[in-house]
Amino acid sequence: MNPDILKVLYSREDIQAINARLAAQIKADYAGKNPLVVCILKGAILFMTDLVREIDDYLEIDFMDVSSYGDATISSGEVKIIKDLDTSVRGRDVLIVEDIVDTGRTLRYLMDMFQTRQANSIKVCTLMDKPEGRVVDVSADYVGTKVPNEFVVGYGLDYAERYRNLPYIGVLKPEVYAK
Ligand SMILES: O=P(O)(O)OC[C@H]1O[C@H](OP(=O)(O)OP(=O)(O)O)[C@H](O)[C@@H]1O
Ligand code: HPA
Repeated sequence: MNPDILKVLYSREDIQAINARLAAQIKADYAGKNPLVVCILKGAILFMTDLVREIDDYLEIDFMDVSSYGDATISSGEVKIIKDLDTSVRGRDVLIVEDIVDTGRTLRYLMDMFQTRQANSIKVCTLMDKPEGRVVDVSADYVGTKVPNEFVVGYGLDYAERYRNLPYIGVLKPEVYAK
């Protein structure tokens, strides 16, 4: 295990089981709909690619890169668009795929934007939900698992761009970011 990890919360196998459950729900709910699956970079990249591989139906994927944490463990409060979608969401059934909903600011920002852009429907699938972190009232339609109010990394999630490649999700040792 990476020495900066305090404890593993979800193993590779745990994550696989969560993804299979979420994919089955999404497949049933979007049958015949060709949804636009929007991966929120960078954190959701591993999750989204594993999730869509579990769904053998028509869907399209696009990517949006937004950032509000930079190299910190606390949200700056400002959501910045680094890369916008290539696809128009107008009239589309949009499924936002996130790795984690913490303060809820990123999700609120995206949902408001897709609403303004006249999506037909907007739903959210998040691998993790951290309800104790919430400062904005927002919730996901599909939730993989709830996590405690600790800083988690791995499987796409970073601290200062590190740890995204870990195949598991773990709590980062506080001394790593308190230095
Ligand atoms: O609910 P919130 O408090 O807004 O936090 C959730 C967002 O924070 C992280 O992104 P980040 O801004 O760190 O960018 P990254 O995905 O590129 O690491 C994460 O991937 C979510 O998109
Ligand atoms: O706990 C977290 N870990 C990594 N990135 C995050 N972005 C919001 N919360 C987190």
